[in-house]
Amino acid sequence: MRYLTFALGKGRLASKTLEMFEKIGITCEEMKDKDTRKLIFVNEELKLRFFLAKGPDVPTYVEYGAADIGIVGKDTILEEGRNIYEVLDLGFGKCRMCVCGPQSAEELLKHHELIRVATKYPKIAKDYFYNTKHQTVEIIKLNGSIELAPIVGLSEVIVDIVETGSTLRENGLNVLEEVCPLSARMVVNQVSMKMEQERISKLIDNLRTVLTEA
Ligand SMILES: Nc1ncnc2c1ncn2[C@@H]1O[C@H](COP(=O)(O)OP(=O)(O)OP(=O)(O)O)[C@@H](O)[C@H]1O
Ligand SMILES: O=P(O)(O)OC[C@H]1O[C@H](OP(=O)(O)OP(=O)(O)O)[C@H](O)[C@@H]1O
Repeated sequence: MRYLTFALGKGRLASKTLEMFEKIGITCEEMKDKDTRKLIFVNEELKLRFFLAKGPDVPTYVEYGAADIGIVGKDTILEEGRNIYEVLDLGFGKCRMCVCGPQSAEELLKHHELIRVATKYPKIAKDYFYNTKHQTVEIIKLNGSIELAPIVGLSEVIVDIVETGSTLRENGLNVLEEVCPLSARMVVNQVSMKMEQERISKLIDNLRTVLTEA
């Protein structure tokens, strides 16, 4: 039997992902060691391999077949636009992609003004403003601390993830529009889905069962 390889996003989703796999009897003790610099972990018994990658790289590994399966946020799937199958909503890592800004920016949005939009997600922002809202905007790509942009006058609004809302609150910003709800998803390589159909379907079924129990 060949190894099935999983690409897991580092960061926020990692521990929940491991917890979920544990519930269906897939464990990888080595991976829980926070101090390790090791990148790839093997479960010999089940013929599984796991590696941790930067979130936005997960769909890339899966599209090219370097990983059969990936666990990643819906935001990353939308932004990367890779040829992969999204097979399961895992129900954790829930948050929302939103247009945010000071309350004063609400008018600018309403009147379709030519505003500047700062974001770590230029594709999602462009798709929302151009295809959903039919509003021409200038998109400015940033890499983090997006909430700074309207405060220092780089942009009128931002498109960013809102979870608890505390980052917005502490910076005097509001949700002005919701783009879409987000959560962690399981993605599968298109060839693997056919070649390893039996193992992958079983895995999806087992995950579905624990998700409905939760
Ligand atoms: N409050 C949140 N902020 C950001 N992402 C969140 C939040 N809550 C859940 N998520 C989900 O968790 C995924 C991973 O988030 P994480 O912060 O680890 O990655 P990132 O923001 O891309 O990484 P980095 O902070 O290293 O740039 C996101 O893609 C998103 O789907
Ligand atoms: O609604 P909240 O619970 O406050 O969470 C949302 C915040 O968390 C994320 O930032 P992150 O911590 O990843 O930092 P970054 O802005 O540097 O990417 C996101 O970009 C928001 O800023």
